[in-house]
Amino acid sequence: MELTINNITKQYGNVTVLDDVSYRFTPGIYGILGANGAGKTTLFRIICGLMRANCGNIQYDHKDIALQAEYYRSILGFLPQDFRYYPDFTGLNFMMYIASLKGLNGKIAKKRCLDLLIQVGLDDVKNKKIRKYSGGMKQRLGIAQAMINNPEILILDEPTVGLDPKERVKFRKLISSFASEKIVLLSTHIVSEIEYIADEIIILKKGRIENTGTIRYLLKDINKCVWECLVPEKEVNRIEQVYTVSNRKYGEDGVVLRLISREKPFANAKQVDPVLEDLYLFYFREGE
Ligand SMILES: Nc1ncnc2c1ncn2[C@@H]1O[C@H](COP(=O)(O)OP(=O)(O)OP(=O)(O)O)[C@@H](O)[C@H]1O
Repeated sequence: MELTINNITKQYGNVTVLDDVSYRFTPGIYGILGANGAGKTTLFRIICGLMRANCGNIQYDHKDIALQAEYYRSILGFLPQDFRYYPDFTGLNFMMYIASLKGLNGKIAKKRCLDLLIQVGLDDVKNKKIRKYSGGMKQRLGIAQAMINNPEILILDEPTVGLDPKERVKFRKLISSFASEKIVLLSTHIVSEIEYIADEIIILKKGRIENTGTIRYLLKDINKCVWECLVPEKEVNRIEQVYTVSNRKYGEDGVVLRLISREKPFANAKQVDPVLEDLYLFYFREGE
């Protein structure tokens, strides 16, 4: 199974938001990392066939998705960023409604809905109206509905927004157990989310793929470039003008800064192992 994005370019008016993006997805979990406005949602909408690109095409198993629209929809699950719920539906009724839209009916649909509601931890509130759900509960319902047809391709746009740490752990377990032999694409701003879950990361910057690979591979880029050093508090602002600083820790003797620099920044700087958050800052420096 493979999903290929071939030379996708998308413009809104005369602004290019995706610029000749190509990628080949095979089964696995892919994390799309990008700053606000990098083009993640636009890319997802095009992959889902909800929006047309100006140039390029998407192929599922070597055939344009536009030429197999009905079949493609049947193997696709999508959680959009601005997912709309019907507040007067109960969680279970909503799931049954989505199931029927996907062509699932009767006992099979009910069993699938109930199983998924258990998996996302909404079993005990399944008969409550959605208007009474918390943000995290609504988000979990959104994740459940995206999985209703046991999709081959699951696309989740910012799935962990509104989830508390415990819910995030559950989410990761759910996706990991679901993902074997499937293509899962997810976007998030929460770098640690991707660090735990994704097999491969795609860094999208200003509509172009800046880099891709496993975390280990990507971190090689900033190996020996992350430092910790103790500096006087009054120097912090000046240093932050010059270096990308990923953390400040205030102490009695001054401030320990974690910063990214190809050269050793100060005589007392100690090299530390890079983590994905350092890499994110390296790619998306403030203001970029
Ligand atoms: N319908 C639209 N018309 C015009 N510009 C748009 C439209 N939708 C998105 N944009 C612009 O396109 C760019 C990419 O937006 P997109 O939502 O794809 O990015 P994103 O990476 O998903 O951002 P975020 O993480 O903030 O959701 C942004 O600059 C956005 O303002």
